[in-house]
Amino acid sequence: MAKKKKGKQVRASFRKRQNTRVRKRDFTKEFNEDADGLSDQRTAERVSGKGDLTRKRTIVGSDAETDASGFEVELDVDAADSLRGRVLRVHGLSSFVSDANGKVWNCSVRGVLKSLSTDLQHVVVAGDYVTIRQFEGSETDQAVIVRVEPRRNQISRTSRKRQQIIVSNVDRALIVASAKEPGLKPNLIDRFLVTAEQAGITPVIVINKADLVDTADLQPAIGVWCQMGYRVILTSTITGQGVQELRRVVHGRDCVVAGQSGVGKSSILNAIEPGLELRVSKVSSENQKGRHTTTTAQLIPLSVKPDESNDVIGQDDDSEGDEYASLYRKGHLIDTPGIRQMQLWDVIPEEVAGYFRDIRPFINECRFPNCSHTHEDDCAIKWAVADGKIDARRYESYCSIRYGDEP
Ligand SMILES: Nc1nc2c(ncn2[C@@H]2O[C@H](COP(=O)(O)OP(=O)(O)OP(=O)(O)O)[C@@H](O)[C@H]2O)c(=O)[nH]1
Ligand SMILES: [Zn+2]
Repeated sequence: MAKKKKGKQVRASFRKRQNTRVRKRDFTKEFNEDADGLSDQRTAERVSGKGDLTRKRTIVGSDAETDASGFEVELDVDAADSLRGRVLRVHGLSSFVSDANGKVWNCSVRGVLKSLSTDLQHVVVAGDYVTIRQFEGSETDQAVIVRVEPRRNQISRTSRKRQQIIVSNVDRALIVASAKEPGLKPNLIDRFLVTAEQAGITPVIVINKADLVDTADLQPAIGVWCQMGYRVILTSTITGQGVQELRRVVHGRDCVVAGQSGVGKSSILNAIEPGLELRVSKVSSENQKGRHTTTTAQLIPLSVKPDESNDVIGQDDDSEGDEYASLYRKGHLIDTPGIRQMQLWDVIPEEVAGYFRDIRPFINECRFPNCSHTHEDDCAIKWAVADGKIDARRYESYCSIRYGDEP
């Protein structure tokens, strides 16, 4: 941490990502009309017009060396007053928010934000990027969330007719299966793929226990997924196969891990980073207590950097989330029982076909706009299956998900 002289006035450049994005919705107006001076402070910050990459502002703080998080100035929190952070977990009325330096703040939610919550049960959820402000004269880790940034994506479910968001801003879903013991269930993987597609989260298929089979036997199923652009990684926590690639996939990103019992999720977490599984199971057991149990998710920071010299795969072409990853470089693992099973995620039957990458291109050619692609004549999907353009096994998965069969 850089040396700090208190109370000096400095001119500071602010990078674009620290600018306050203005939301073009009614609640911006409501927010600005907030009477306690917060809005004044926010407007006063916007001195050099919209869209500038940097802007200057006089603040009370101290010059500091640019650190990994990219901050050029260390702010005196009581003076400059607000910080950007990431919600690690929400428990009752408290949200635990990590700032860019890794300090965790115990935050309440500003009243005006709560009043915005119309159809959501929680205004703030784990994974949210927020702006926080320290409470005057309170304990040093107490703060208030004054702003929640728009969410890139979210995992939600419907509970008592209200949408309940479990976690937001997730980069990847690791869909873990095993080649044997239990044997590969491609239809279950398809189901997980649909939920990930629905949530707008990039899925990565991990087939573990590769040491137990001749992997040539898995190629037909794997080939179909690869053709659709899904990444498939064969792993073994015994031989270490694929582990380095997996580290690369999770590094700097926020990942959920899903998969049925016994496929080796815990073993994989430990292979990625020794001790990680322990931290996850501690959180899970804490989640068993108290009444907020089923929906609480927690972001668990990853700490190990992959050893790139041993890496066998090419550059990762997927740059989404990098703006955020630069602030929280090592990424997080996100765990909750609801995510592990992925059964609670919302998918509407009529939308299922749209989440099948291989089926989607044919949908508009069906005779009936509301075609279910099952019993109808003149169904383009059924023709495509007959012509071998859609894999028959994938179509089976579609039918079972469409009709809500148990996996
Ligand atoms: N042969 C082989 N066995 C493995 C591998 N990975 C895990 N196992 C074994 O598979 C069993 C289940 O592993 P876990 O890591 O507990 O599986 P899990 O998915 O976390 O299971 P749940 O906690 O029930 O969800 C254990 O006996 C592991 O030793 C692997 O790559 N190869
Ligand atoms: Zn059809």
